[in-house]
Amino acid sequence: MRTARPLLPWVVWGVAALAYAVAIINRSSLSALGPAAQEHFGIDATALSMFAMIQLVVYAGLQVPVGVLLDRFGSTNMILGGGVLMVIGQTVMALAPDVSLAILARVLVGAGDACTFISVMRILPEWFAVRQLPTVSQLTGLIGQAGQLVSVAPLALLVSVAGWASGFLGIAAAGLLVALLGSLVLRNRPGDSTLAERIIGRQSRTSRDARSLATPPVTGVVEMAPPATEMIPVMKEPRVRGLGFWSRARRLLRIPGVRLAYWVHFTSPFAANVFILLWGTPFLVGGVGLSPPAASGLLSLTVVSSMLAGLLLGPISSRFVERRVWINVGITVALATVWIAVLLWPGAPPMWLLVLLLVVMPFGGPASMIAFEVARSHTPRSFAGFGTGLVNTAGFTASLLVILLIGLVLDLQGAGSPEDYSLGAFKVAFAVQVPFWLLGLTMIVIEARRTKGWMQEHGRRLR
Ligand SMILES: N[C@@H](Cc1c[nH]cn1)C(=O)NCC(=O)O
Repeated sequence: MRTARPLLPWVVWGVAALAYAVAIINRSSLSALGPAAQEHFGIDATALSMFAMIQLVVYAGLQVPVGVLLDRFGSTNMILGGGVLMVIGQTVMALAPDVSLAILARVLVGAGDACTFISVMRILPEWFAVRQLPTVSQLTGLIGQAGQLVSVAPLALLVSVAGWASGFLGIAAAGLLVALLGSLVLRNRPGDSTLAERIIGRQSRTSRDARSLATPPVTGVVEMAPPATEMIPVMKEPRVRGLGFWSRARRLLRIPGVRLAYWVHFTSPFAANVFILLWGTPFLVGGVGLSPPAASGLLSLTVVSSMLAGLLLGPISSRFVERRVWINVGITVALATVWIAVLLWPGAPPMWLLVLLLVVMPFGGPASMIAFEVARSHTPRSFAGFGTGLVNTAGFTASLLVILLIGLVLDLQGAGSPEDYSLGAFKVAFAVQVPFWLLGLTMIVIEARRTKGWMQEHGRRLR
């Protein structure tokens, strides 16, 4: 008799989410170590900010290629491959004698990181029911945010106590451990083998009996044991043959729902990314005039707020599937409105307005997860990795452009270095976000209308 294992989907998800948290730890491992990195490699602030930029460019640039590989090799291989790249990257970072090798290390970490998130998103629909997916996706994002907490204070402490090499070798060791765990637990879908099982050439009973939570439970029915699986020819999902990269991209982009997902991901998360990744502390300290501890206290609000948003938005977007895009739009309009109030406030914004900004702005990250739900509803299954990668490029491209433009506008005003920072210059610089919100919101309205028409024409209903 076959036994359903209702826990297995949660175990697979737990390990996949842990792999994503490790990717975030790797991604943000330099964020609290700026001064230590400058001292270790003897570099200035511009060279230090290059580390963050290179890693982001590699991450964003690899999303589509990784998506294509994901459709071909599956989530397990991509998550484990990404994990191994990050382990190598952090080992190189630990032992690098000079800055050029450290840059190579950041490229490897960015590449490994790029493989992780979309592969985790791709594995979820194989194990969970459609109704559960928004909540499980948001919980995944939330666990990733928790990874960010680990990489800030504890890593800085480890490096200050044990030294640079031990700190980074420690991250590499943690990554290796999670990769080993992943090779024992991760399966692309129910019935698939783990990497460890593929290596030894034997499938365990747990893998054979695995069920997705989307499969209705079998009650009161005794099932016959399945015939030996080695005797059954493996049925593969038909692949779309003869389609090269550009034809696939064209086919995908012809679907208005995929374009809608792209713009949803483009519009909501960049404000928080820009603030947390680079410009938040300079604005609060050099522009508003807060002390560094007050600024870091305010910045830590963003993590709490983002986690709270993840908890709220999962069930809400699952309950209101037809309205999920408008939930995202509402959040973007709210955070853009608070930002515009800060920019238009005469002089320094009051503390209550800054707190409001740092509570509302991080909702954009979890709100952008709605884009992956929209993409899943509209992307053909054999393009799922490609579609997820393409959509994930959007928010990161917007974030990169806004980071660069803010720096450029500060420079143009002669306020490009800490001694020249001023509130007025920052207000002008942060105003570059406004055209990005306007573009994104306009495209969402246009593509939402086209998607509605397309669905009526094709007789489709949202899932
Ligand atoms: N929008 C983020 C995820 C997120 C969830 N909660 C806050 N942020 C996203 O798209 N992430 C991709 C990644 O690789 O982290």
